[in-house]
Order: sequence, then structure tokens, then C-alpha cells
Amino acid sequence: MIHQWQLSRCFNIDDLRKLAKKRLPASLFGYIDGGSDDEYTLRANTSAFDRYSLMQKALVDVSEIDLSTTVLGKKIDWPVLCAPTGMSRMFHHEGERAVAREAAKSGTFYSLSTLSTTSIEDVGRETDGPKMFQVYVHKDRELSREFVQRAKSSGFDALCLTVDLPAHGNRERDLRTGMTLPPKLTAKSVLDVLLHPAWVYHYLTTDAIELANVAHKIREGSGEVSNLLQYVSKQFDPTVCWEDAEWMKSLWDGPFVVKGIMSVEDARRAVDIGASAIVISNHGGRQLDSSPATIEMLPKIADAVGGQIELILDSGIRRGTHVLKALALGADACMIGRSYLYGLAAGGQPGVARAIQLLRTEIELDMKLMGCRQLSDVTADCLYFRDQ
Ligand SMILES: Cc1cc2nc3c(=O)[nH]c(=O)nc-3n(C[C@H](O)[C@H](O)[C@H](O)COP(=O)(O)O)c2cc1C
Ligand SMILES: CC(C)CC(=O)C(=O)O
Repeated sequence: MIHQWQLSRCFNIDDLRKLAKKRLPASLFGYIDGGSDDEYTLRANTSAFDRYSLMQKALVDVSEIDLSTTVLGKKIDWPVLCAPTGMSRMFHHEGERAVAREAAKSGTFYSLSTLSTTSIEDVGRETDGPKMFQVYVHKDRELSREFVQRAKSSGFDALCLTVDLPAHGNRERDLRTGMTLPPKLTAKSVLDVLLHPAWVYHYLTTDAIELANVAHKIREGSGEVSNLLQYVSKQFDPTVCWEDAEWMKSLWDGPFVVKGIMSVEDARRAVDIGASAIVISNHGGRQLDSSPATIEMLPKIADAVGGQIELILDSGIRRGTHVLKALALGADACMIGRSYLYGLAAGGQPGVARAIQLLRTEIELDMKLMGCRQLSDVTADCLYFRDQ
């Protein structure tokens, strides 16, 4: 009851972020919220949207607004997908299931991370909505092949290869808080956790939280995990290159997505290997700091490969206007990561529902105010570029 009331007092994603900050131990909030190095790219991702203004067209009948579009062969009800994010059950005990259910309810894609805390099979059973599995290639290639097979058998519609994590970004907030799975016990972290009794209660009374898709390897001892950073450096394969992307695509019959593209050259290579879509992404500013904001790279990439491959943009989206600016610059759809994670941490499934509702309502209202009835009306003419 109190949660519902608090969620109803959240009027935008930033309000959900503030509530999430209260609900979570600092190390977990910092893991969601933080970026790499000086967090320049983290900030730039959102602030770069301010360089574009939206134009309003007067006297258009906007009594009916259609937000639907088709992405990866599926009709979706609004142009925003839920991005893959690791370890969701650490932020709320219902984790991936809660997000997958709400994505399906809102008529969009859910993406499950390799490093999820709910298994591929459980998410497959949980939702009939459109879903994509995201792969990180492990040194153990049989494991990667196994992931693809499991995603196929569990009814996933698309496969997404993330290519911007050849090494773990330097996330100093996590180094300072000692963010680990399971949490590291220090006097500070114990105090932090104790100040969040509701989180502790759920943590202790639900099933063990583990990296569900690789847990069997960890139990066998071949996937040793002491903390995430070490896991990534020991298990992920830094030799992965375009030939491996082709190999990965050859294992999958359906739509194949390359996530983490930030240049025209790489976008062209994704077209060459026959990918269905790219996600223009800098991993939400969590990897290479000083990478440009994704919205800055979109026009060049759209000019070069728009129409040959679907363009999905993520990183920094917190407002409906951000989505509309991306669509006007040539994106086919957007993805959100933190926006729904703040909702999840703030209030579980109802919190995710609130995040989705807020963004979707903003997009619809903004389209009315712009005089756009459908997404195809959102074109470059809707933009005014301010060179600051
Ligand atoms: C807590 C967290 C965990 C993430 N885990 C993954 C992951 O496992 N795989 C992946 O491809 N991207 C991962 N990402 C990146 C997101 O998919 C997405 O690119 C990013 O969140 C977009 O930026 P935004 O959070 O500003 O929307 C993660 C992001 C966050 C915030
Ligand atoms: C364990 C990480 C590699 C998951 C991830 O992609 C992230 O935290 O951004």
C-alpha cells in the first residue's frame, strides 16, 4: 500500500531513481546508477539530448495517437524495448521476472542478460511476450553454444551479441563500495545493509540469488566467481571478433542483434554479416568513458546504414522527449536500462510498471503537442538543432 502510494508520487524517472536510492543498499544503487572513470559519458548520454529541440506543428487532429511499430519482425505497442541488465534479483527479489512480465504487458521486448539471476528457461516460461537473449561470449565456447540452444528451446525471438565489453569498465563506485555477488561483508557494508531491512528480509527469505545461466559451471568449479570484475576477466573471451559474431549468428535462425555499436565502420560491418539490427550503445556510460553520447553518433550511422538494418538506440534515455529525438534522427526504436531498473528497485513489478507508464505517457503526450499522430510522422522536420 505504502509502496503504491510512493510510486504514485513519482512523476518522472528521476523521482523513481530517488526512491530506488532510498530502498537499496548503497553498493547496489551505485552499481545501477554509476558509470566508468569520471562518468563523463554517463552524464553526456542524457545531456546531449538537450542539443536538439522539438518543433510543434499546429492544428493537427491528435485525438488518436498510434505508438506501435515493428522491430525484429514483431509488432510492438510502443517504440521502447527493455535492455538486458545483469543481476536484477539483487535489486528486487522478483528481478527479471517482474521486468519480463511488465514488458510483455506493455507490448514490447524484454531482453535477458547472460548474467541474469533468473534462468533462460524460467524467463521463457514466465512470458509469451517478445523476448531477446543477450550473449556475452565466454572462453568456454561450448557454454556460448549452450546459451544459444537454451534460448532457442525456451522460445526467445531474437539473439543479441553485446560487443562493447571486451574488458570490464573501470567503475570506481563499485570499487569503493566493494560491490560483489554475494555482497562482501565489511563493517560499512553490514551497516549499509542493516539500514535496509526490507531488502535484507527479501534477500534472506527468497531462493538463493546466483548467476542463474552459468550457475552450473560455477558449482562445477569451472566458472569461479568471487566478484563480477574477476568473473568477467576470467570467463569472458577478449579475443572475440567479427568472425565470432558471424559464428554466433550462424547458430541462430532468427533475428540477430549486435549491441554496442558506436561508429559508421562497425555499423557497416554489422550490415555485412547480415545482422537484423544494431543497438547504438555505449553501455550506458559504463564502459569506455569519453565515448561520445549515443545520440551524437546516431545521425552519421543513420545516414550510412539506415534502411539496411534496424537501428535501436540506448544510453541516457530518461524522458519521452529523448525517445522522440532519437526517432526523429533515424532510430527505429530505443532501449531503456536504468529507467526500468530504478522502477524495479523502487517498488518491484509495480515500480517497473510505473517507469513504463511514465515514459509511454510522456511519448504520447509529446506526440500530441508536436502534432504527430504516428511514429512515421516523427521525422527530421520535427527537430531544431542548437549548436551550443
Ligand atoms: C545494472 C546494469 C546492468 C547491465 N547489464 C548488462 C548486461 O548484462 N548485458 C548488456 O548487454 N548490457 C548490460 N547493461 C547495459 C544496458 O543493456 C544498456 O545498454 C544501458 O543500461 C543503457 O543505458 P541507460 O541505463 O542509461 O538506459 C547493464 C546496465 C546496467 C545499468
Ligand atoms: C557483469 C557485467 C559485465 C554486466 C554488465 O554488462 C554491466 O554491469 O554493465
